[in-house]
Amino acid sequence: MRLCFFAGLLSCTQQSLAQSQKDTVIATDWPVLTYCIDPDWLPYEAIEKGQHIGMSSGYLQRLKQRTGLEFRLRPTNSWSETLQLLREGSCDLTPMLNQSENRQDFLVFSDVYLYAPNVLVSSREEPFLQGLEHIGERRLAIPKDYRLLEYVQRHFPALDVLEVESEKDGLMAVADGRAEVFVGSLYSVNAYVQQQALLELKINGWAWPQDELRMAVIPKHANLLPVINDALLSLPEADHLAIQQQWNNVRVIESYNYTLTWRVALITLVIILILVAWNLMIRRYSLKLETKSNQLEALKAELQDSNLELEFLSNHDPLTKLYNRHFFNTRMQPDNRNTNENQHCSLILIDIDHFKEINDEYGHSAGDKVLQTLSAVLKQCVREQDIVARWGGEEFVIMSQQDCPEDAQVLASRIAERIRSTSFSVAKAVTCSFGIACLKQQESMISCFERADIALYQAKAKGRDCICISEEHT
Ligand SMILES: Nc1nc2c(ncn2[C@@H]2O[C@H](COP(=O)(O)OP(=O)(O)OP(=O)(O)O)[C@@H](O)[C@H]2O)c(=O)[nH]1
Repeated sequence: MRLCFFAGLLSCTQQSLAQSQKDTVIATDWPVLTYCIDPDWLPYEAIEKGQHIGMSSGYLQRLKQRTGLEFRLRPTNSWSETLQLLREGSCDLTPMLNQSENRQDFLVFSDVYLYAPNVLVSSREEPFLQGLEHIGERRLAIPKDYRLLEYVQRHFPALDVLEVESEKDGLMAVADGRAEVFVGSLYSVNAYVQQQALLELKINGWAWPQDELRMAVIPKHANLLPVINDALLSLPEADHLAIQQQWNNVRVIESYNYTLTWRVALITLVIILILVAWNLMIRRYSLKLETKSNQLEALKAELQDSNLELEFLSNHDPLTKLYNRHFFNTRMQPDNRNTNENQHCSLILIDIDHFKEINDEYGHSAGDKVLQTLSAVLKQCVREQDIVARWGGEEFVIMSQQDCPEDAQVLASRIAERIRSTSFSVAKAVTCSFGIACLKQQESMISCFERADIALYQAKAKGRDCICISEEHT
């Protein structure tokens, strides 16, 4: 959004003010003139820290240089007070004002030396108005004792007018809603709007009449007017420009409405915050999921280990780590055996001799150690494809695929020999009895096992520490 104040140069020279370049006679016997000004009407004139500032100060300075006239400021607090002093004759001159019928009663005026446009000012929401005649019902703020007030009262008596103390007060009235429109000089309006940052206001249109500024003296000094006119009219263009440039700071104000930016920034920020929160939430859930998944993986691994352990325990004897009876029974089932396994299959039953005495003499744990050592011996003696199992107590069984009964007998003899040469944890000699049976064609494993058992029984009967082979083999 832009609030623009456009202005060209002050139109002080709209008329040929400077036709006369003749030198003004400087006299030294002029009286010192007391002058009053509008104390708050920049850039035209104002009082700051007791000093006269603004364009009229520049013109008075040049007037002094060109005429020798001496001026002394009499400070006032308002334009009304200034007019009152002039009316009373307590003040001799005012350097910048419009001529009006009322003022002609107590002042005499110089020629116009400065022209300036007047403008209407309203809030930004008001539509553009093409002059005072289009103000309609709107309340119009005008400074007290301004010529514009006289003009409006005469030409637009129906208008709803709010008299204000100064132009600044008039602008504030529009800003705070006491009035809808203000009329005043473009340059001072611009100065106040910039000074007060009244960016919600806009120049709404031109207002006729424009300011035609003159110097005025009280009637008793009317004789000075020719001198003043000569000096002002002969003022070079460069002097006018210098004064205007010094005080008339008309420029384009660009104001960006940051509301939209803030809203967009706020919405963006909210979206970013939501995304960040969403992201954090997702990350937190993914972390939780990851943790749960890791826990599940660990549980799964534990379960697999447990399953393996269970599987091992279900198939193995915990003391000797050999296959157990259950596993051996399963392997003896016909469904679990192929035809090759049935050829040349032999069963060797092994039973420790007088194991009860070992237990009795050396204790149960010593007996356990004997069982473990014997199991190791059996494992070392068989081939990889043979199956060694603990059948129960101190009894073991080997299922072996080799020529039977020759190779089975060789295996049993080798085991017996190895047992003899093994040192067990007990002082007593450990020996075993062996019963061998070779699987016959069409014979069931159970039947073969029973024959091996009978052979073992025979070995025990023969005095132990020997090998017996079931004779019922082909
Ligand atoms: N230490 C130990 N002893 C066991 C185990 N299982 C069975 N036994 C014992 O093994 C012994 C078997 O004794 P018997 O059946 O009389 O056989 P034996 O003393 O070996 O006599 P023969 O077989 O006739 O030579 C019993 O005393 C059982 O308590 C075991 O796991 N550990």
